[in-house]
Amino acid sequence: MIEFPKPTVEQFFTSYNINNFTVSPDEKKILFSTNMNGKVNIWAMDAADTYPYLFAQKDENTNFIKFDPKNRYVLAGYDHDGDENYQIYATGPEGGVPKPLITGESDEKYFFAKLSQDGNKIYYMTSKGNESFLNTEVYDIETGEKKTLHEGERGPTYLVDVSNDEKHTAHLQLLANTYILGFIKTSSGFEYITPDPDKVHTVSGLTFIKDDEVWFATDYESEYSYLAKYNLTDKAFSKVMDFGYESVTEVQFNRDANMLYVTTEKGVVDKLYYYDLNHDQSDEIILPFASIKQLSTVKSGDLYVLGGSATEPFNIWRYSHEKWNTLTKNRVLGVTSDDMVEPETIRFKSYDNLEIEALLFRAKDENSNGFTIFWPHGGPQAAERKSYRAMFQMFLNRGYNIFCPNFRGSTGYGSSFVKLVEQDWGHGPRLDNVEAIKWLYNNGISSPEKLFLVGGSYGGYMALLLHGRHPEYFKAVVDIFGVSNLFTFYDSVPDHWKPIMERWIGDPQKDKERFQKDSPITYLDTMSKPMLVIQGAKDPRVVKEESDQIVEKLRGSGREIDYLVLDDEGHGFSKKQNEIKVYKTMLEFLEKHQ
Ligand SMILES: CC(=O)N[C@@H](C)C(=O)N[C@@H](C)C(=O)N[C@@H](C)C(=O)O
Repeated sequence: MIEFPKPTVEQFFTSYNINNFTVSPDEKKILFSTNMNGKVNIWAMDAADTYPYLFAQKDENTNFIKFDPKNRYVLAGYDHDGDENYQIYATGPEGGVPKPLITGESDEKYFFAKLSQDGNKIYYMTSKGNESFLNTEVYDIETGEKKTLHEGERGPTYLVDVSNDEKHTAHLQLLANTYILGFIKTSSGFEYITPDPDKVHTVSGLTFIKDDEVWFATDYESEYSYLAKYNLTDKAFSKVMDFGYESVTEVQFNRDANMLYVTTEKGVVDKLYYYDLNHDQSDEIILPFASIKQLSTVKSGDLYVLGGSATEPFNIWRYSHEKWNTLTKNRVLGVTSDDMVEPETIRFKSYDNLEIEALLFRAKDENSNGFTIFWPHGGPQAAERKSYRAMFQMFLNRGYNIFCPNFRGSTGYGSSFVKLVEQDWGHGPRLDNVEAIKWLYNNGISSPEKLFLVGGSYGGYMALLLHGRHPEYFKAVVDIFGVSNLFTFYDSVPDHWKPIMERWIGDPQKDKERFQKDSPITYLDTMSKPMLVIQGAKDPRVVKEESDQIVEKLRGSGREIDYLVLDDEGHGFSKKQNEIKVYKTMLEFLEKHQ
């Protein structure tokens, strides 16, 4: 019998990101954005033969793709090297080189919102003239004319839907990640859709079901987001349905089928439901994957979903006649999900008895090297979930266990839990991470000589803070674009985050002492372990200055710090060569410090 070698670590570099997709109005073509040829571009698959081909080339990240309902053009939003200044470009129906359509100065943002039913009007938000709160404009494709529809105020404001008769528009106004109001603009003014806009709550998934009625998800006076509606004629808000301990994250309406699709999150997994408006009836649609990145409904009633799980990269799936089929085959070279590691979900009690959920990936016995990577996730109002990370499966293949606690502030555990990180970035969440480390030690999974600390963004901040305050727990540390100084971070975030900052982290003057106490840079003297810092030069969220200052200061005091800067990346690594460079550098660093 021929014996084949075990998968190598390089094989784990061969899956690709599928970021988003769109389906043509006749459902004959699917376009998706992927780094399949090394850089992010739009690829197409024709339903008839499903062979993927390059559709639009710009070698840049996209934040959306959209077909004109009459198939005259395709729109996409591109940034430049990860700077997140997305602007709107168009290509013809057969693709090509995208042409600027709604664009401006390189530091301006143009976020796509919606197309009119006939595809003649493009609704979008722009930072031009209103950097912090954004303005909503509409572009007429026939005349090329632009008109301002709404000037955002108090917080960044996003148009999310337009009624069928185009008389009303629905908007979200972000005052914090946990305080998002929904309102409808009418000819006579605007109306909030929840009873008391002064109460802190969120609205999402806002969609017009009728010209005078919107349905949406909200956690108004509740721990978990539920499905609700607001009627403009009756001025009535009401709950339609709740999903127990699951929070509604997205609501999609299929006008042709008069059907709603609702996604919910519960801890580390997503769920999907339909709600039949004709019969007032709802049920779960069982998913063949654990997490949903994007959901689209089409005229035929079929569903298209970008779904993945811990052991399967994100793929586009179609749900038709109660059956799921995967349309793309994004997989790791020669590796099946059986060769990968499915995480265990564990729970432990934190220092104040709060229950924390965590994912534990145990390297297979035949691969295990006895070391564990401790991974605090980014966000922080996000969570580590059962979705594919090539980096995790690569480390597992090399023998590392990985432990990911969903510390206080994570999403998926109710509204109070997610608020616990607000104005407390460095105390409660840090102590949850400390308890998580103790859990690893107490359960014989790791020890200070066998534990590495790796985190990105807020996770990088937590890695730096834990390094400074608890260096005795770790062998070495990797910080990927982590916040090192709350004062400079506060000043350097994108303009449209500024209205959110006070509720999120606090005020640098009023909370000066806490900012000092919770800034990793305060603990330089105790950052004694070997450290690798990785940063994208164009990162607009955690700017390069955050990494530069900690590296400079530590090097200045004689510490040896490895520093990898990627000149053409932002808050993430989208280009294949860069991703491989990052993974290899991390692997070599951890191996050197075992
Ligand atoms: C709605 C929104 O964009 N809010 C931002 C303030 C936000 O929460 N951004 C996070 C997703 C984010 O990018 N956080 C960084 C620090 C990270 O940890 O990734």
